[in-house]
Amino acid sequence: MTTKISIQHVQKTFRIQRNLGHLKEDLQPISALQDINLEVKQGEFMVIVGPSGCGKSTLLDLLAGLTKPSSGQILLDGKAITGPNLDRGIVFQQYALFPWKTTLANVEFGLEAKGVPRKERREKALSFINLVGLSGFENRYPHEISGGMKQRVAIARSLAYDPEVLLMDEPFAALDAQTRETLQSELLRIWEATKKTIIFITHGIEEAVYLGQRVAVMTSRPGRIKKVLDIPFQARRNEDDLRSNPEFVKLRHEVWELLKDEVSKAQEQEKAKTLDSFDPSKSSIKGGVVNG
Ligand SMILES: Nc1ncnc2c1ncn2[C@@H]1O[C@H](COP(=O)(O)OP(=O)(O)OP(=O)(O)O)[C@@H](O)[C@H]1O
Repeated sequence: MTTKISIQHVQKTFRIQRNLGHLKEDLQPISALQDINLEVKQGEFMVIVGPSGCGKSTLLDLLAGLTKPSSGQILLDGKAITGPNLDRGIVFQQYALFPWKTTLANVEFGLEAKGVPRKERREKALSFINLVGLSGFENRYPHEISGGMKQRVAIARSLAYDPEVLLMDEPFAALDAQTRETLQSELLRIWEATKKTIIFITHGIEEAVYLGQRVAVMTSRPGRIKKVLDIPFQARRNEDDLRSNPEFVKLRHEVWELLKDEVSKAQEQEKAKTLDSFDPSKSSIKGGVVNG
């Protein structure tokens, strides 16, 4: 299978500055990502899992082209990613819908930006609304639909302009457990129907094993890829109760074994950060972040 995305020796360091009136002092830079290497195949469902603060969103921002690596590069179809583009659709944890637009208008938005003629735009939008199971809700505004439905709209909107890759940053984290499970299986159905390459970020182990064909486990900060596991379930959706399948339980345990030390380290880092914020010599750090 062809490589769709190639992440090569990617590092990301954030330079931090402290404001001292008219002077700025450089503080210890934060190394968020260190030597990330990962190949994602065309049509693959790749999940990246890691503890809080390990750099998952930083990596997704780089894939989206919203920021640039401090060193290394990311290739999409062999070409370096240099900025955001409609070849990548993004679904964030927060719904990011236009509150003043209906479901239909939200989904049509990307198509408008792409210059798709009105009639075709409507037909496409309606077919994606149907694909995500929202037929009948075309004229509802975001405040009139549930959180799960909003995420369905966000997915339809991202898919409508036919991106090469769908980037998903903890898209179901804000949903209740039942809605999350429903949307996970819906997402697998949508993935099978559209054959998109998906990179899905989460800190949920079960979610990772349920969704991913492969799961890349990250270390605590600075984030590195600790191991990439194959998840060998062919037809996940046909399995009645995949989560109780002994093989599933074994894989979930394997991911947990890889993650547990990283989670403890991440918690220690969090504690140190909190203590720092009470240290008067460090507490006047304000904004002033410079990307490195
Ligand atoms: N713009 C920035 N300036 C300085 N530090 C940053 C910046 N963005 C992220 N960081 C730091 O880089 C590290 C990685 O952050 P990131 O948000 O990518 O982690 P994450 O794995 O997505 O975390 P979470 O699961 O909690 O969302 C963190 O220590 C964070 O504080």
